[in-house]
Amino acid sequence: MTVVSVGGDYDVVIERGCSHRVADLVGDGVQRALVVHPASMRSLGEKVTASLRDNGIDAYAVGVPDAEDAKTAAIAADLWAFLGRHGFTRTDVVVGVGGGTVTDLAGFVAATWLRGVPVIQVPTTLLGMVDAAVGGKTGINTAEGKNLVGSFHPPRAVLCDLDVLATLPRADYVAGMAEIIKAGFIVDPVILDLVEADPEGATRPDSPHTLELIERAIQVKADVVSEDLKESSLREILNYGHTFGHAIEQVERYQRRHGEAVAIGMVYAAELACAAGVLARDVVARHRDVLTSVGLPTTYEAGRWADLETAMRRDKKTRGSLLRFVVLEDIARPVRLEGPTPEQLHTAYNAVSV
Ligand SMILES: NC(=O)c1ccc[n+]([C@@H]2O[C@H](COP(=O)([O-])OP(=O)(O)OC[C@H]3O[C@@H](n4cnc5c(N)ncnc54)[C@H](O)[C@@H]3O)[C@@H](O)[C@H]2O)c1
Ligand SMILES: O=C(O)C(=O)C[C@@H](O)[C@H](O)[C@H](O)COP(=O)(O)O
Ligand SMILES: [Zn+2]
Repeated sequence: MTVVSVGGDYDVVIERGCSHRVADLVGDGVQRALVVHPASMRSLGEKVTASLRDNGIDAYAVGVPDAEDAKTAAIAADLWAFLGRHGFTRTDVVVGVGGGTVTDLAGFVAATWLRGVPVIQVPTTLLGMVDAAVGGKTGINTAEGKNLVGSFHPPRAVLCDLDVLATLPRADYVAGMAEIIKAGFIVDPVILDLVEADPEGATRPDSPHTLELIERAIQVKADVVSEDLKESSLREILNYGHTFGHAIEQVERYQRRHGEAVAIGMVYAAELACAAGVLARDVVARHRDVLTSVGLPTTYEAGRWADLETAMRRDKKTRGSLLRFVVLEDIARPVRLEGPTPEQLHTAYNAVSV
């Protein structure tokens, strides 16, 4: 078992089979628990619910729609109604069992119910384990864009049960690698070395490097969020590749996996940094090489600039009319690029578009 402490506030437990430990972690005085899960994780959701009941807690499993369809105001409202009907109080708990979409939703519902009740996250995708479930960023989408409504609400605990990755479709596993590779580019280059040493292994949950990749990415996230929970500055580096990536997701009406969009977004950010004279060409090439080596996309359709730019202006890093990007000066040296010129933005778009 590995435990990563997030600033001493809560632990991320990484261990095969640890999802059965939710009941040990809910804390004293909890009478009710809402276990939120997607259809793909119904069996685990029900198992977690049963173990809570065995411990004398009135636990309820509630299924939500798959993927981004879960992250809507309507689904959050259904869950608030459920909590209200079942008399959930501030000493009760929400448990998210699923991928990043479910942990974002469950975290948001916990953050807003009675202005905040505890949440325990049981991420079941690679992306959920290394990124979404850790750090307390919660939220839902609106018609206008990605994660536009949300709150910072750290979990009480995060349980990464590596056994559950066995059923995750390969494309979803690979999508999670985008956030691991992101952690490599912004902070921890050993991650890039590990992926480059065995790219095929990096696409499988049973490779010799799986545990180390997961631990390193979680450590990067834990270190950053424990220094800057509310994204006043440092935390923005975790948004590397997300300005363009989130715009792709919105333009594609959330039919494209988050990790795939972020992979393209990182190449866009690297090309932008290169166009602005900040980043060397060989580091841009390393982005394409490492992402391609695990099967992630690095290009996007030409002719979509107007829609993408409109979506990028709604990015949370934007200030007034000033677009702001996280870019690299070098590997593990993230900086902000504020107000890139239209020429730089277009040069980068031309470089990623096909
Ligand atoms: N809050 C944050 O800090 C943060 C960080 C990164 C990403 N996110 C969010 O996370 C979301 C993406 O998360 P994701 O990539 O996990 O996608 P997801 O939640 O849509 O899960 C991907 C797919 O895998 C299925 N699934 C989940 N676990 C499974 C398992 N063990 N076996 C079989 N199928 C399984 C799901 O039902 C879904 O179809 C995005 O909405 C993104 O915005 C949030
Ligand atoms: O934790 C963070 O901070 C991140 O930016 C991590 C991202 O991987 C994640 O996708 C996050 O949800 C994006 O946040 P947003 O503020 O751009 O909506
Ligand atoms: Zn992300």
